[in-house]
Amino acid sequence: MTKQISELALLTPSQMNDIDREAAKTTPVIQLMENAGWAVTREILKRYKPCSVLVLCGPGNNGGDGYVVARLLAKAGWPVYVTAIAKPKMRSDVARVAGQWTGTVISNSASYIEKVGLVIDAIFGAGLNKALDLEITNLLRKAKHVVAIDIPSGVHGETGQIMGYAPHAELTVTFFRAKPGHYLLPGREYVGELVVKDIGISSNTLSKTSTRCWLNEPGLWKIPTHEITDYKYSRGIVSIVGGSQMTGAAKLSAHAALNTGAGLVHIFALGSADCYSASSPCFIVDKDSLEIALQDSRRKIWVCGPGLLPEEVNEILPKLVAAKVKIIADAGVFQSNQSELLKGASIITPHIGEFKRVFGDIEEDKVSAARLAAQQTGCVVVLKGADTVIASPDGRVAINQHASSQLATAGSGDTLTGIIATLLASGLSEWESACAGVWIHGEAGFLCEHSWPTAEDLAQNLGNARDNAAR
Ligand SMILES: NC(=O)C1=CN([C@@H]2O[C@H](COP(=O)(O)OP(=O)(O)OC[C@H]3O[C@@H](n4cnc5c(N)ncnc54)[C@H](O)[C@@H]3O)[C@@H](O)[C@H]2O)[C@H](O)CC1
Ligand SMILES: [K+]
Repeated sequence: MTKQISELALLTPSQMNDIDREAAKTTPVIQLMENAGWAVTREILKRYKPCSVLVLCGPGNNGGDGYVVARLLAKAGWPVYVTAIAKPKMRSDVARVAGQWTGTVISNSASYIEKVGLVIDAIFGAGLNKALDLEITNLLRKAKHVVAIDIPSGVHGETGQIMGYAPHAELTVTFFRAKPGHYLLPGREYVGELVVKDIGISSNTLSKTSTRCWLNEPGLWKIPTHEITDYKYSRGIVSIVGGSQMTGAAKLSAHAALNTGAGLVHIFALGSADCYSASSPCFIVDKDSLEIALQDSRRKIWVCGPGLLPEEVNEILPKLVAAKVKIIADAGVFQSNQSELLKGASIITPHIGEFKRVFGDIEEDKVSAARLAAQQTGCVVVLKGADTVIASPDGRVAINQHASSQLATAGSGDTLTGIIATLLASGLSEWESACAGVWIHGEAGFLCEHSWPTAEDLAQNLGNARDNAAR
């Protein structure tokens, strides 16, 4: 079922801190901690048979949640041991819940951790501020089955980076909203199954922090569905610049556009038009000059880059920019240190290698890098990968997890360009087109019957994928 946009919000640890502080005005922190512990315990009881459990508790509120879980599992009859990785501050809320633990405390759990059925990682959550030390790392390395509270200790909640070490959890239970680090790589690989639980914090508190990041799922866009009054021009026209030598890319983009529901697809061929005309009776291959094509005010959406040589891009892209059409730029447009060339485009879709070629190394994390590139170029940036990040010049970011490695096939990027162009031509904004396009691309992969689809196979599923994105 389509979610509300507010449910898709991803909160950085510092935003979550703001929310916690706001929530604490009406619900005491100790109660939130109890609720968090209950939520984790319920998820454990649903999935695991009774077994021996070791709860590793850190010094902060994440540790506090751990003490609650220990108490509740013990109450349910499970053999539970607790190790305090660091002592909570005196008279703190954590110290109070720690004081309610009357079961076994093991000061050195190195010999137990391998033997217990389940390890609860309540060492650090949102408060992680440096790399895990060697002692904690060596201990966690021995854990076999881990359930993480909020986030596996060592995964940075904002960036998904691993701070020294992190355990591979089977289950992570987080609270209120997920965090970017749950979905960004490499963090995503450590989270296991992710469950987001309500712990009594009202959604209204979201207004106390400016949400700038969302999970890329239906709810983030509104895609036009079939209307009885549709005609080809109302569905949108996509124009694609076809290379003179590498002709496959433009054809794949064009097929993807048609299959996603474009009303009309033109190919403006830089070399011989014949190979494009021969590839599909549905394409309109331009006979006239680019200037004449650009005079047609209905042709506002252009794809430039797939299959183009640098000299072809240098000739065509400035003319498209000057004509003030909306440009989806990919592949050939990404030239060494040439970010200036991209100004005037609407959406750019680089993979990591192309991104680094244009913008240099990613100094921080993918989200910050994509945001910066979006501000620098004025384009919506689709930084492609297993955790594609979509960034708008106004600071909005979406993180996509709806994709599989099935998409890692030649021509898959050209397909994405055609999808995004079609959505833009249908009237969606640049931001919505990029977000929905990335999701539809992933969905087309999931809908493929065989596990090793070609870009042409992906195209076959785009109509259904679009319908699923509109639900
Ligand atoms: N609404 C909610 O989501 C609620 C979340 N809760 C839980 O509280 C934690 C966040 O608690 P906080 O006390 O802010 O941080 P931590 O427990 O993660 O730890 C902070 C503590 O640890 C020190 N520290 C950080 N990194 C390291 C390190 N690598 N080595 C050594 N020490 C480190 C830091 O200096 C602090 O002293 C959240 O994750 C939830 O699990 C609450 O239950 C309330 C509701
Ligand atoms: K944790």
